[in-house]
Amino acid sequence: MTEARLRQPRVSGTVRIVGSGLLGASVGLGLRQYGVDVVVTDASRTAAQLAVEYGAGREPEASDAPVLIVVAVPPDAVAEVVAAELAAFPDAIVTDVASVKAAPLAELEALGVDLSRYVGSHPLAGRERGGPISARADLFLGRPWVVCSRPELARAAVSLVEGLALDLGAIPVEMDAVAHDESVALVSHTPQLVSTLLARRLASATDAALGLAGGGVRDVTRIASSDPALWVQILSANAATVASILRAYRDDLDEVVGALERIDEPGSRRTIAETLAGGNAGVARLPGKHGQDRRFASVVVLIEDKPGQLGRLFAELGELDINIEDFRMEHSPGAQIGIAEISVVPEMLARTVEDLTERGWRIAG
Ligand SMILES: NC(=O)C1=CN([C@@H]2O[C@H](COP(=O)(O)OP(=O)(O)OC[C@H]3O[C@@H](n4cnc5c(N)ncnc54)[C@H](O)[C@@H]3O)[C@@H](O)[C@H]2O)C=CC1
Ligand SMILES: O=C(O)C(=O)Cc1ccc(O)cc1
Repeated sequence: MTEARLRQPRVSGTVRIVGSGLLGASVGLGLRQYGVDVVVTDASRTAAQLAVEYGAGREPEASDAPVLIVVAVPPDAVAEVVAAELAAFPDAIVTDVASVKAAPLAELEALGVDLSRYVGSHPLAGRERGGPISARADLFLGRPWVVCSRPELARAAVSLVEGLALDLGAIPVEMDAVAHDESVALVSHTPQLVSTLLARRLASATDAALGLAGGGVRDVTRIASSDPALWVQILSANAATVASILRAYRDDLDEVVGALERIDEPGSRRTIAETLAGGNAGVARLPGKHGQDRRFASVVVLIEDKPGQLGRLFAELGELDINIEDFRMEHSPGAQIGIAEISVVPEMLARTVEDLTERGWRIAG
């Protein structure tokens, strides 16, 4: 896949972004790479100005007629902003990127708004730090982007939002709002709280103990740096589902604590062993790096789902004298992008990323 081929965006016309923080400015930066006309706005003048100055888009003009509006404000504000945008731009499709989908939809329904031009969505891509300063054009590369279909929605409206996801290198996944919220409760919202709860134990640790911290504790506490103001909104909007997963987690925890407290009683060691094996089974089911051979480093390359692309990638790696130690290919139904995960020896990782990027391949972060 060459850069030139990537220069044809699926979304054409003006895209208006409301909320130019991390997500909004990242969408803007990604679309600007294709030359799409992007307008950025924000309730904070500074955030909007920064987004413009970082190249995420331009300031709005009275004559703007956007085809697509991306609402990237905190979850509590989504329904109100979507309703206002639908009313202000009667020809535009409006999407939002909030981390919860059922609550904003229910709020919009309660407002009595005509929702035939509203398609909720959620890119599973983010960072611990918000704001336009943290935005990145490549934030969405290779990541799933849930697009919430509803039976009454026109196919063209859903396709436009899927086109946005594809333009930004993401993989659209259609799901309804309830299935989305249940899924992210398990893979995003509960992990956030578990990471947070563990990191809280570190707050009162001695410097000597913290000085011994290695990769393990860093892996499980990375997302504990997330913004509390945003996360309290996300967790409130998905509270019941997250609570039910945490109850099951608490049951497991009680069992392990009981076994540790009575470690010399018969069965205690078995309980701990079975808990650890259950964890092995769970993590092995995660797609991506977890199931891979840890002797190798992996590079995720996005390839157009067209004949010959994979052959060209392999040939170019050969020309670059880079040996493929292992290989895995992932497809998402309906997406026109394939994800090739190539394993190389760790010493070759930096050169592989650099050389492939130089030749125009897109590498997911
Ligand atoms: N941070 C993350 O990793 C991810 C966040 N999301 C979702 O994206 C949305 C935005 O999150 P971030 O970009 O991280 O937050 P952010 O704090 O970086 O940006 C939000 C922006 O919205 C603006 N804003 C607030 N109320 C507004 C209103 N009524 N009208 C116009 N602008 C308004 C704020 O001034 C701010 O600049 C949230 O709904 C969040 O759930 C989705 C995926 C990942
Ligand atoms: O950094 C990570 O691993 C994340 O999972 C970031 C993230 C945060 C919130 C979302 O709604 C989606 C993704």
